[in-house]
Amino acid sequence: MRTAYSVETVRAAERELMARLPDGALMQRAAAGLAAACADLIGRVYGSRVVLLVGSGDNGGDALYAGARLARRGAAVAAVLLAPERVHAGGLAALLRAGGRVVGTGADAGSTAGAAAAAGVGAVEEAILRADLVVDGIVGIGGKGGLRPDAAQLVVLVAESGAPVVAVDLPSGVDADTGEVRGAAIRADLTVTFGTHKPGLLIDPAREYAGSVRFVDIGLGEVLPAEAELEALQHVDVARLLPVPGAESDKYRRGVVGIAAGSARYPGAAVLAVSGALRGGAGAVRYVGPAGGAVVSRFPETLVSDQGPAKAGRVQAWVVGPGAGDDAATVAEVLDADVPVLIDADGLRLAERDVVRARSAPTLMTPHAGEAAALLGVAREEVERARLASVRELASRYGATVLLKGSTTLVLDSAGGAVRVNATGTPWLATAGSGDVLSGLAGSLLASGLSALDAGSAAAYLHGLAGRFAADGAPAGAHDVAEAIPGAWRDVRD
Ligand SMILES: NC(=O)C1=CN([C@@H]2O[C@H](COP(=O)(O)OP(=O)(O)OC[C@H]3O[C@@H](n4cnc5c(N)ncnc54)[C@H](O)[C@@H]3O)[C@@H](O)[C@H]2O)[C@@H](O)CC1
Ligand SMILES: Nc1ncnc2c1ncn2[C@@H]1O[C@H](COP(=O)(O)OP(=O)(O)O)[C@@H](O)[C@H]1O
Ligand SMILES: [K+]
Repeated sequence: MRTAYSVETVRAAERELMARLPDGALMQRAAAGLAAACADLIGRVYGSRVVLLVGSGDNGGDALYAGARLARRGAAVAAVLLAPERVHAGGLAALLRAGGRVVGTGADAGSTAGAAAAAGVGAVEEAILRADLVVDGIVGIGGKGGLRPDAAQLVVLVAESGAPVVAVDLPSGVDADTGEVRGAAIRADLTVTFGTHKPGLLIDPAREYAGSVRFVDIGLGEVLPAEAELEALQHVDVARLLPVPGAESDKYRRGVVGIAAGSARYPGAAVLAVSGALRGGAGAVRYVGPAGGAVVSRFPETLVSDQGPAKAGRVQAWVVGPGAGDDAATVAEVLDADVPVLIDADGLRLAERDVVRARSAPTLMTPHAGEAAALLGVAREEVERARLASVRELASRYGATVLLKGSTTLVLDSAGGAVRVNATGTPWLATAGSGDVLSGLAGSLLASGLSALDAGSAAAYLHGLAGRFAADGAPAGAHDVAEAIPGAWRDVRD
């Protein structure tokens, strides 16, 4: 399991650890890891031109000490100081001792203040445009709000230069706790993060700014609390969750999943939800709705009923909503069942909030950003900008487990706890019907006995992986994703 901790938690852990260690030890660990990562990225350190963007906090200190290490290995290192009067003094001294220099600030004694400033800006621009590597030490976990104008200007220059960028701890300008980005932010090729991942490194839009992320262990693990703010499952975690039939299993014991989906207008949604459900571990799939003909002709193993959900026969979990159109009665009937229910697509619009809240069996809601926005009464962009806040708000309003889909998929249990973030997806999954496959798959895992949180996060994991396998660099349809699920399942179990 990969975990991420909030700034507040990291600060507390750092205080505890620092109290046991000599002064500056943590920063030296961070700087050593950072310098090594920079060296790996540029390949040849000797003779390379490295520019450090140095803010007034410890993030700048990390950059300066790492710069000193690179300078000792023969790099030409220039530091741009955003606030020379508040720069990390020890870091700056180390850089200067190692042969590094400062560009841009306090330039050219003797000239007028205006000319000096102009000369400074010119020198900074030139250094950044000619750099082989830019190290972003503007702000780390101490960043507050959007970047200030002088820092934002540097962001523009760095983007123009096209030089590879290594961000120290976090790309400056992104919110460490939420993954939100307000205004200008550094786009890094690599982010070297210390002690633990921060939520922002795993959640879009910030995740995209981070590039690849390299973790440097500074010993924080031993003082971090057991429960993280965010967790990302890995193969081993998902393998432990997946149901495996035993000698005594039969189709009923493995669980029966009911799919109440599709309409005359959208029969395909029913077929796709069933295609996911058949690959999700339940022993049988029951279909209820007007698309029975289409479902059986594609998947003859489906148990089809033309009665409503209440009369369809026993199931261990329901999926309701994909392609359901305006059939509110079916949604209400499913919500009345005393088994776990997954609500997706049209079902999210049709489900009464008070009814969902009052359910005693688990409920898993699986909106995409547009559906989440409609439920919350905000614009879609607002959800995409603030995914973590959105998933929390939805779970609390509905008293349900919520899986928020999109470029970052987040799952939060109705009872709270760590938010699960799925890292396996691919933008190729943004294809019509792929959400229907996911809801069938998650419903099937629910029926086989997983909790709503585990079913949702294991399904997102397998679905993301299946999307990768199906697409493999070329467009794939939702049915291809469903067909790739068994391969993803095997990959996880192996
Ligand atoms: N505390 C520790 O034990 C360790 C901290 N480390 C580094 O220290 C960083 C945190 O250092 P700090 O707490 O000094 O904070 P930062 O260096 O992240 O930022 C604080 C400084 O940035 C300025 N600032 C804040 N918001 C800004 C904005 N929007 N635009 C421009 N400037 C802004 C503030 O004036 C403040 O001086 C970590 O991210 C990490 O890089 C590492 O050295 C590892 C050890
Ligand atoms: N940019 C993206 N990167 C990764 N996964 C994505 C992206 N966009 C969408 N997805 C995934 O694709 C699926 C789309 O589901 P959904 O929006 O419900 O589609 P539909 O309604 O057509 O079935 C979800 O699992 C979602 O997480
Ligand atoms: K930074």
